[in-house]
Amino acid sequence: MGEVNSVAKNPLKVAVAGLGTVGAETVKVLQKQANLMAARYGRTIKVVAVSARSRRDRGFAMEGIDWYDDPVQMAASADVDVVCELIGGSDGVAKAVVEAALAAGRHVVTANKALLAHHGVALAKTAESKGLTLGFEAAVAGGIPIIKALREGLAGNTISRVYGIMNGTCNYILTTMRESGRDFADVLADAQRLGYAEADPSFDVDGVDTAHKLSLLTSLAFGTQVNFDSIHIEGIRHVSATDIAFAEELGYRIKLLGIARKTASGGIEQRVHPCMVRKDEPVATVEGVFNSVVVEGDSVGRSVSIGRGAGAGPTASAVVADLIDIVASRQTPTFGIPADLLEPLPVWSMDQHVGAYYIRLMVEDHPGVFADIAAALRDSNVSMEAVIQRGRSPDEVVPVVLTLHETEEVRLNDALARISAIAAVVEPPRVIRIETL
Ligand SMILES: NC(=O)c1ccc[n+]([C@@H]2O[C@H](COP(=O)([O-])OP(=O)(O)OC[C@H]3O[C@@H](n4cnc5c(N)ncnc54)[C@H](O)[C@@H]3O)[C@@H](O)[C@H]2O)c1
Ligand SMILES: N[C@@H](CCO)C(=O)O
Ligand code: NA
Repeated sequence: MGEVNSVAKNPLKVAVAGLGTVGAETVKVLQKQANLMAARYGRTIKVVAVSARSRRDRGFAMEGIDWYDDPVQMAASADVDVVCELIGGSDGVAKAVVEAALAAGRHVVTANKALLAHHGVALAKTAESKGLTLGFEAAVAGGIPIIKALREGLAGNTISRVYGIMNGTCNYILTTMRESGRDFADVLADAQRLGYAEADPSFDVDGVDTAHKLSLLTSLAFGTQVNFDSIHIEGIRHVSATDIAFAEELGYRIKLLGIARKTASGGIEQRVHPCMVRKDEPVATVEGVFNSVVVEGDSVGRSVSIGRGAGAGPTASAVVADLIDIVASRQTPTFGIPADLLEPLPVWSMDQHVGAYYIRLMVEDHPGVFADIAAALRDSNVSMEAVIQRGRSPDEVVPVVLTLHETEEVRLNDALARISAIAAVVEPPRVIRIETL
């Protein structure tokens, strides 16, 4: 222990901005693991400054830790090596904290995917120009070390596709709705209570959080500049218990996936939307708050990672991993290659997407309606794979489910416009893409 005590005199000094779910747990993990760090890396990692909105007991010892009311002032002036930004938000105080820390020559570790999705390349350029680390393992898929995997472990591959379940809140909601039949709003409240949801949970359920994360994985996988604005985004608000039950019957699970893929023409398709995936696919079996990221590379083939994607422990685990890279003097460019060398992303529009589809219609059940639907598909040159119709009583509104063979999305949209115009179709069609993985 003598050696541990001597290295403890020269700790890596850390400031933590934000002491919510992630920030408070990060301090606790660092305090708990101090001896382990010293033994493994020859130095401890010590939190010496913190800042949050309110000054209250958060379950860790404040001895030796300075309190700052203003996190930006802390980032600029505290005597630290690293600033952890665990506040959140794509602009405002979080961005000011990161900029102040880099300007003052401190490494930065952040869990903030929103900030990096919008300003990641500029911040990476600043950090790299000063020889500083900008670590963000906690920002994508929580405790799964997917940033390190793409940046280092899989770096020898040409990657063709990266996809996965990247929002714990949505996966928790979809799983719980299927297993218990409970309401969307009720299950979302659970996810908020468990510390999974974003400050604004619409970011989770509307697919924005998944898109923030996907934009970062795309950059790492394909060597392109982060391009959040070109992502096609749909969330899970419209996924109903009826659709979940039909998916089950058809042999699928519904998952909110983020998918980035290099197309044959050299574009990069980036999309986030609910998908029906066959029940025997690895991602279909990933339930609750767990995330899964699948990377397809030319040498490695398919590599599947699974782990908890949100919550205090898993996220703090990832923040600490970035701090360990700093204490161990392991430094790689933020997005795998120097930020100055990242290519602009060749954008690919969703109209060009080709895939299979599930369509659920609510129709008045009287003679001739189905013939009208079939005619609409024929006129749009779209080919039907299967149909399920329920209910028998005349003029009752019943669900009709169609699955379509692979077709271009423009043709699907044409067919949907024709179907919506049929008087007996009483609700807008619900569409879920069937994803072949
Ligand atoms: N909760 C998760 O599971 C999770 C997982 C991965 C990433 N993240 C990301 O981690 C970050 C933090 O998330 P969280 O869940 O811990 O949030 P949180 O709301 O629990 O905590 C935010 C903290 O920031 C502090 N804060 C807010 N504004 C401040 C200001 N102006 N000055 C000083 N402090 C301020 C708050 O007091 C609070 O302590 C976000 O970027 C989030 O996207 C969260
Ligand atoms: N709100 C996010 C936190 C993890 O980034 C989620 O539910 O996955
Ligand atoms: Na991660």
